[in-house]
Amino acid sequence: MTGPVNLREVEQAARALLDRVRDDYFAGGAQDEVTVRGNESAFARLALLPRVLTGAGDPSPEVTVLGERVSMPVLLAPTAFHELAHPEGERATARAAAAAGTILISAMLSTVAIEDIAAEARKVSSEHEPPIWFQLYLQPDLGFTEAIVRRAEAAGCRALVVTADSPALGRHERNDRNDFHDLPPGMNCPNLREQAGEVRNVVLSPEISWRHLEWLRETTSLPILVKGVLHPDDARLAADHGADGVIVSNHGGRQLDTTPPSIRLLPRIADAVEGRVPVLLDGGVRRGTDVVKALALGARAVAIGRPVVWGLAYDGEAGVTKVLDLLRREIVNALALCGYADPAAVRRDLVEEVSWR
Ligand SMILES: Cc1cc2nc3c(=O)[nH]c(=O)nc-3n(C[C@H](O)[C@H](O)[C@H](O)COP(=O)(O)O)c2cc1C
Ligand SMILES: CC(C)CC(=O)C(=O)O
Repeated sequence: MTGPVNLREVEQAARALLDRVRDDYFAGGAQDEVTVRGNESAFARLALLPRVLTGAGDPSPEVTVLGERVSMPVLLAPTAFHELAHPEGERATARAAAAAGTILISAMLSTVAIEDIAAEARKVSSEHEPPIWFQLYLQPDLGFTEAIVRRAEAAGCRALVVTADSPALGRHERNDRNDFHDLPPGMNCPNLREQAGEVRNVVLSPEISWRHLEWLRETTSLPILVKGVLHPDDARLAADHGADGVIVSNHGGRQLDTTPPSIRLLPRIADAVEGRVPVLLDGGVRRGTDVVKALALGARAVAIGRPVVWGLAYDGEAGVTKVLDLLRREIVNALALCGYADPAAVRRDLVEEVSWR
């Protein structure tokens, strides 16, 4: 194998290519970036206790998430502004996700319109519709929110992912230092284009509440996932309000700094929802063993954010394909070494918290 052999090497290669301003935007997080670092290092503090002589056979990493059969328990987390990473932007990401047979959670703040992203994904497979979910920041203007939802539905998106951890924008001091607050000329967010043609700015509002989720539940028949859940009570509330899934996430440490690593909160949230809805997780997943740990602690699947944009910056579609392929192989290898063939069968006793590092 030539080139990067793991996700951290893709990161290194990509970051060497990106200019300082864009690198800081992608890699950075809120304030002291305690949570950014914690997300990754928390996985290393969890130990694996493999079972031996299970005779499980060859692992197949396929899982079912909200009725969707995917090639592995890894989805592409929504990340904004892919044209900052590569001129093809989300078009390249969509093709790579479709070819890998997994779900792209397409960001509302994509630099390519959702209709064009969906069309690009369809180019990869004529037999089945590649699964795309649409990430939504609920806007205080419900008429505008509804128009975006209708566009996502018409484009063929199969679920909505409501990001709930953003009543305000996290404080990114790297962006302040670089005076980076707007997209460069020629880039915009076409999902926010109004009928009249003007592209609106996103509003991150502290007025958004569970009532808005109830409204969305009545407005669409698509499955709804709530992303950015950290408190077990909120996971319960999401299920009570008709959500079809929750994503345990601290937004990759980009919103409120010093929230715990998401993997540390996963067991409590899995216990709180008691299997009523599937639980997903993102934040700091960089290895197949990280994925297996999340499965053991109650996640149906995980999502990766920065590794996708780094793959894109490294080599466009091929770079994203590389990231997904490397991770898939690592998951197969980790499952085999743990004594499992089926990701859905992984049990909590596979993970042990130890104080050896
Ligand atoms: C550059 C960047 C942009 C992001 N944009 C969004 C977004 O528009 N909407 C959203 O819900 N989450 C967004 N996120 C958060 C990701 O969906 C995800 O929660 C996070 O990246 C997971 O952590 P990881 O990067 O360590 O994998 C973004 C993350 C990054 C790094
Ligand atoms: C502009 C932001 C709202 C996009 C985002 O979610 C992020 O950069 O983490």
